[in-house]
Amino acid sequence: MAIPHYRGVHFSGDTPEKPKITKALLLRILSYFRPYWKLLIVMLAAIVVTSALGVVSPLLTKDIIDIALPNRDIRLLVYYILLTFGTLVVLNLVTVGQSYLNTLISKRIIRDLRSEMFSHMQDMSLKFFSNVKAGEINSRINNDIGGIESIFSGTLIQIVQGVFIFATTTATLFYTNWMLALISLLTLPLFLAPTRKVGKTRWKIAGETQSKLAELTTLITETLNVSGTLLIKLFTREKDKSREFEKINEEVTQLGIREAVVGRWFFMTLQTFVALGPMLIYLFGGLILIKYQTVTIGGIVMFVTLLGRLYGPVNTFANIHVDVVRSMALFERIFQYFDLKSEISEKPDAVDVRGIKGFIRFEGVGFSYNEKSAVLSDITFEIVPGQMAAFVGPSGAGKTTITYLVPRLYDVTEGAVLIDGTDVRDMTLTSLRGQIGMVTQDTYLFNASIRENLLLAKPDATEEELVSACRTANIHDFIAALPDGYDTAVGDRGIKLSGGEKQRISIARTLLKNPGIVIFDEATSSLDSNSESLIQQAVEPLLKSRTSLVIAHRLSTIVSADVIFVVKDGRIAERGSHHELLQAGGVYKELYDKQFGAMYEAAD
Ligand SMILES: Nc1ncnc2c1ncn2[C@@H]1O[C@H](COP(=O)(O)OP(=O)(O)OP(=O)(O)O)[C@@H](O)[C@H]1O
Repeated sequence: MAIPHYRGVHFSGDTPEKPKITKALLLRILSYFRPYWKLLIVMLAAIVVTSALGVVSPLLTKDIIDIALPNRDIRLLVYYILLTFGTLVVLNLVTVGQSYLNTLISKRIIRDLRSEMFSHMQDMSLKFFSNVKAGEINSRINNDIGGIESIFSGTLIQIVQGVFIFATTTATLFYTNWMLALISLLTLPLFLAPTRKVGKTRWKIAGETQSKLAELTTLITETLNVSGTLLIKLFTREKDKSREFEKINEEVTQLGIREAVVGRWFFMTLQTFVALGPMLIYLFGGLILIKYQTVTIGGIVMFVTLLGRLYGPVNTFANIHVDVVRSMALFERIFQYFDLKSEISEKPDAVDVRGIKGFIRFEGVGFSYNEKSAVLSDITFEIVPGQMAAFVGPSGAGKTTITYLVPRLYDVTEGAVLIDGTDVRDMTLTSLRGQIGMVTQDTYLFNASIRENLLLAKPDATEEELVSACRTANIHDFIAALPDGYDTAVGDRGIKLSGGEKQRISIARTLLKNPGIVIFDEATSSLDSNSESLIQQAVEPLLKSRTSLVIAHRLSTIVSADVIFVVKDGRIAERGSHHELLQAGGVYKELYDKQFGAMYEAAD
């Protein structure tokens, strides 16, 4: 079976290729507007109104110069001025509404994209998170989705607005004087010439900036947390990390400066042409006026004013080319993530299995994390309901991996894992995982209160249930003695608690969940005997009357197991009870002698 490879996906560090603007991509982007079509129509209407009203004021200026002033008509002059003022007031009011709608729509689309990304990421498998860099996802959600906000709030609206302004303005120009209108339009191609070159350069720099920003985010995420800081402090690597940060930070700054400078030259060129336009109008308009009298002075002034409006959209179109390409690249990066399929997916006809008995069967199971080497091969065993199975074996033998296959954190590459006779791949993920409790060695707690961490297992648990689970897990007295009791914040990853306390909270959490199957990874780190016996007492009721898979390191746990599976090199090397296995004198005996023999000799 081909294993999907996330490393194959282009992540931030990749050199950006210029994206292809395809119809499919555009349609996909536009689909995000669909829920807001009513607001869009209102906004479009507002754009039409503002574009049309925009030409009214220059037209009135023409009449002031050509009619009111030569006729010395003060009433008409005041009338035109009031009309101009009124038009501008309406225009500005509509513009405010338009920009409000614009912000509303774009912010909501960004919200939708972020939520979609978050829930999509939650569907991704452990394999995905094992392969992706810590800051990568952060960067996609913040930098990339944040980066496209401008295309929604600015670029797309500017395109639409530009089209309307261009249409209304050119129509007015041609209506007034076709010859002068033609001259005005002829100056426009001069704009577009430098655009392409600048666009390409800016695109390249923008791509580099985005990937450097992702590097920066990764560095921050990896370094500035409890584990990262601990590592850096212990190895006294603060200066190196600061230097690394400064280097990338400087690169980002340089890129930013380059991008801005490229833009500046570009704008300077545009500004020069903008200044050239009115001069040409005065020159040719003046010539037409002097020679043919087909244009009036007011007409020429109006042309100059309208030309400013015409350059506006052209300027926008010129920049849009750059912005659109940049945004398309961001969209591609976002959609690339949306298109990643989790290899652990539910079949459409998956069954909802409730109240499982807990009969577990591994049937010729093979598994590998990657194509290179198999971690598990030909694993076959059965655990009957209520039985406690201990998995023992050397480090790296594959014990943890076996337990991961039961709740489908990974899928087998060969064979099958069955619960009560049903392949786990045929069950709904909610019903499967809802009935399996896992207490790992390294307990992860969210940076929240103890209560919130416990409620993760059962959000509607009553106070009595919480206390009862914690009493059973031998942690209630400890929690109750804390100044804030159950509302005590545990810190990042539960840093404020000891390893033993965290594991007992994890046991209480699993007790609250009350699953049919329990997976317990006993701590390898040597806890003091008091802490160890507290855990021992806590875990007993959890394992009692449930089917359990225990990765066992302590002799007492191993001895009390109903069945022991000895895992070696990804295979079940031996199986049986403690005494049977000792008598067999194989791998188990060897392990026992090495791990516990010396301990007992020393104790004698
Ligand atoms: N996410 C992963 N990607 C690739 N290889 C992995 C991954 N997790 C574990 N492995 C490899 O799979 C093998 C089995 O690991 P596993 O954690 O199942 O061993 P274990 O018997 O539980 O060891 P220990 O007792 O030390 O925890 C090891 O060689 C390990 O390097």
